[in-house]
Amino acid sequence: MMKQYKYPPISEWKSLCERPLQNQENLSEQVKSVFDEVKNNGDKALKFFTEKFDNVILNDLKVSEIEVDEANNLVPDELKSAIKLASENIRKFHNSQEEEKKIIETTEGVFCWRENRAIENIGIYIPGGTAPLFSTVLMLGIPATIAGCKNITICSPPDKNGKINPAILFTANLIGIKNIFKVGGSQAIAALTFGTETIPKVDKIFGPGNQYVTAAKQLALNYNLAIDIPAGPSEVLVIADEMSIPSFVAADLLSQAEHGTDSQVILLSNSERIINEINIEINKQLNDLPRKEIAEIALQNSQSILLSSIDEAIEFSNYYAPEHLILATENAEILTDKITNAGSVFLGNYSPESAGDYASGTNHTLPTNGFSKNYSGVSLDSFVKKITFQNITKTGIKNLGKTIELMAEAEELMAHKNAVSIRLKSLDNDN
Ligand SMILES: NC(=O)c1ccc[n+]([C@@H]2O[C@H](COP(=O)([O-])OP(=O)(O)OC[C@H]3O[C@@H](n4cnc5c(N)ncnc54)[C@H](O)[C@@H]3O)[C@@H](O)[C@H]2O)c1
Ligand SMILES: N[C@H](CO)Cc1c[nH]c[nH+]1
Ligand SMILES: [Zn+2]
Repeated sequence: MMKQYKYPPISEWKSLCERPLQNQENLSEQVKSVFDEVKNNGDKALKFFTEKFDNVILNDLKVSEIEVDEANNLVPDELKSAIKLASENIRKFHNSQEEEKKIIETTEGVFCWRENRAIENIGIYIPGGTAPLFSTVLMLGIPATIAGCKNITICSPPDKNGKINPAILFTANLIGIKNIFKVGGSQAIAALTFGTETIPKVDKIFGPGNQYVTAAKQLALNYNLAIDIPAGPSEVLVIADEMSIPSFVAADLLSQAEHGTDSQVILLSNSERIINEINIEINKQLNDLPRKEIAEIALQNSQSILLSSIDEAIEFSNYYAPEHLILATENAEILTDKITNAGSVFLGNYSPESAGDYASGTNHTLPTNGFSKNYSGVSLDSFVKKITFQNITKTGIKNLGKTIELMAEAEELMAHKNAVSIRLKSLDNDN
């Protein structure tokens, strides 16, 4: 059951917002030793850790074309149609993020603009330990292909038969991603960081994952790699009022609790009646869940909090900075302006988080553990660099030259100043 709190003073909010993460020191040490092993022993280390952590003995790390073809026949047609529809919505929403080139004349004769260039080599980590998340292949593969990333490598843990879930392979094939490896956890991230005999080194790593994966991604930063975001264990915060539908709210909370024992769900409300009804509904629905044990442990790490008003609930939510925020309230639309920290927001009684997880079009790879205070969720921009360009005409350097000279001199950088003066003098000589 969720821990219950009533009107906690702000002084207690910090402890209420702590995530149920493992002792990070142990995690970092373990991940660092995996990195060292993979860096020094490549594929051999990958096979060792796959046997150690996944109890699987692998001969080939790379998924073969035969396995992809087999997967195509194993995925039911109805699921293929669902994946295709979801891919259309995700493609539509991410295509809408394409930026038009805008040339700005900042001073007469001074023209500035930006152009996108795809990140060439990217790695996509697809979680697979407790649930084969083929939806994440859509969320990362589609914007990567729209952006024009040349080399896309997928890593995902093998199941107990040494296979990758057929839906993951079908979805990757649908998007045109061929480079797929049966490696998971921190060892996969290490392989993408250093490269091995079979897995290519990449420039940026994307994808959610458990605490080992998330700690590994953050370690990869020390090796000049970029990562998308610290997308760790899933979390959802629901704000409910008298207009909420308890069975819907309970279903949404359980949808994220079932991700993992380290997931966290938070219920905020100004109505004790609603909180009680939602808790009753949680108990009812929990019994029917195949992943009941996982959800129960996640619920023990979670809390429902009675607050004095919806405004106070929004204040608490902004402080917690959830990965997902559901506004299950009357007139949710008028509350959006007050939301300052959240990965993705769902409005009203008919916007379940599952819609964003699978098929509405928004990206489900989102910042967790409070990182929605300073990170956005993955978008088309995550897969490009934005390069600025400028083209200054003779008129432009004449108009801006004196300004630059004065500033360079004031910073005592006389070579900077001279790089302008030399041009101005040549223009004077031309006249
Ligand atoms: N934030 C997001 O956008 C987002 C999206 C989807 C899923 N998620 C989260 O991703 C996570 C998926 O976790 P998962 O475990 O199912 O799959 P995973 O693929 O992230 O991790 C499984 C791998 O972890 C490694 N591992 C397992 N136990 C280990 C240990 N004791 N030491 C070292 N390595 C170990 C194994 O190699 C295994 O293959 C969940 O927590 C879910 O909430 C987050
Ligand atoms: N809710 C997850 C993000 O935390 C994404 C997901 C994928 N599949 C199901 N859910
Ligand atoms: Zn989910």
